[in-house]
Amino acid sequence: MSFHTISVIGLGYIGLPTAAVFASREIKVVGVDINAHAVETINRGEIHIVEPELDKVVHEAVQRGFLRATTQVEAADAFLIAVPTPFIGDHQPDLSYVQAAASSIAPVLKAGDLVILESTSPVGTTEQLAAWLAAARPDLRFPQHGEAPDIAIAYCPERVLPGKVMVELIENDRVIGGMTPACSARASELYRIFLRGECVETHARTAEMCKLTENSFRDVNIAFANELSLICAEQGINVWELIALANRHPRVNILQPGPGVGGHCIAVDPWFIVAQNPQQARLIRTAREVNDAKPLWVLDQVKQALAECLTASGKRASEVSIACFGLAFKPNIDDLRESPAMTVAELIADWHSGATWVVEPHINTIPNRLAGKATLVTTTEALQQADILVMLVDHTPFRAIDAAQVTQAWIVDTKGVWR
Ligand SMILES: NC(=O)C1=CN([C@@H]2O[C@H](COP(=O)(O)OP(=O)(O)OC[C@H]3O[C@@H](n4cnc5c(N)ncnc54)[C@H](O)[C@@H]3O)[C@@H](O)[C@H]2O)C=CC1
Ligand SMILES: CC(=O)N[C@@H]1[C@@H](OP(=O)(O)OP(=O)(O)OC[C@H]2O[C@@H](n3ccc(=O)[nH]c3=O)[C@H](O)[C@@H]2O)O[C@H](C(=O)O)[C@@H](O)[C@@H]1O
Repeated sequence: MSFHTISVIGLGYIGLPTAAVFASREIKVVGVDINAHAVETINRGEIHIVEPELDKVVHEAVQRGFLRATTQVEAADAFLIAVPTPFIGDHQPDLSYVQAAASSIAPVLKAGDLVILESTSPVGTTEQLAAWLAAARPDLRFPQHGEAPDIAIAYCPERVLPGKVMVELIENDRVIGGMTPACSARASELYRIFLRGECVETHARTAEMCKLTENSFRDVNIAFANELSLICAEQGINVWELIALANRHPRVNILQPGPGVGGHCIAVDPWFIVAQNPQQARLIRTAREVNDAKPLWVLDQVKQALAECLTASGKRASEVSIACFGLAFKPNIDDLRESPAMTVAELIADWHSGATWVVEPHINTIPNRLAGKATLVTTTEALQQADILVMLVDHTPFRAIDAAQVTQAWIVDTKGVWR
């Protein structure tokens, strides 16, 4: 049975591109979000998030009448849930957004509908979703009730890279985790409307674990690189040269150290595995601890640089200016959410008695967390006037800075730009 109308629940960095791509295939898409501003923006054919190429796809889809946003759930043939799944307290998963989304779609479900959870979730969440829906709609049969359910349910995680979403959404292989093989087949039928990558079918629990595995793999490998950076600092070895040399081995691919790990995925998702498997997930937990400790190590490096600067210059600490290059959570984006660079800049500003400056090409005003503590300056001002430079995010414009302009004697470089 084909899909005449699709409803995407949650119109953020994942839901909106997904809704737009389905609509671009001339499927009627109703996007649902509790954020009225987002809904109004989208219905004007505009976007409220930053993602290359997304604005024109949304604009055309709205203008042609295939994409409409609303705050109220409506009946559809398929529902894709792309709401947040943060952690709370001691890194425990918060499924309240998923539960709220389930409660909102339950009343409009009808036999033959497909429900897909896309949000990154702990293993077992899809079964929990099915239980919530079944409790709300005892008149319908769900996959957990055995053969011939009225409702098909699957877990189909997203693995797009911000900044490349409009390409990867279509080109990446997609893990399709049905609660039953028939559910997987139904979900694959939906994604094949736009997917050029392969639909790889498995069980929902395996699909949930796969998403967490992908991001935990990356976090562990970043932690290895960060640990190397601490060791090399002690040993007086250039970690960037070391990694480049080691990576010449045909089977070695060490990632890059940084000031920590940011974003609301790599720094979050591994904790879902740790929370469910506290005894076994020792390496995954330790990697999170190594990465989360990096900002404090960077602050110590800055403290050492200031001590050397005071000894050599005779200045008082209050006379020394420290310039932080970069605040975003990774290069060439404007997203400051969960950014270790922001954490480092705030640690410096809270500790240093002199001026703390920040250079961030993707923003025009100082973020609230730094308001009154740090000053937004240009690259030129920082290079010409700062005593100490702290490289935190290797935005392309920073890598393009002429080495001759970098004359400071005290540099803390967490990205190997001025190695
Ligand atoms: N951002 C990314 O690059 C990726 C995110 N993911 C996962 O996708 C999920 C969504 O992430 P993002 O899109 O980045 O989050 P987001 O925060 O950008 O968007 C979520 C949207 O859901 C809305 N929302 C919350 N509760 C709702 C409800 N009950 N009904 C309707 N709308 C509701 C919010 O207002 C927000 O607009 C998360 O689980 C995340 O881990 C997975 C891969 C990549
Ligand atoms: C396995 C994988 O590559 N997952 C991707 C990841 O995307 P994300 O936007 O979080 O970017 P990222 O490049 O992993 O960076 C995360 C953090 O790690 C840091 N980072 C990254 C690579 C590296 O060598 N060193 C390093 O320090 C970045 O600076 C950033 O602070 O997480 C996304 C997600 O799940 O949201 C996922 O869809 C993406 O495919």
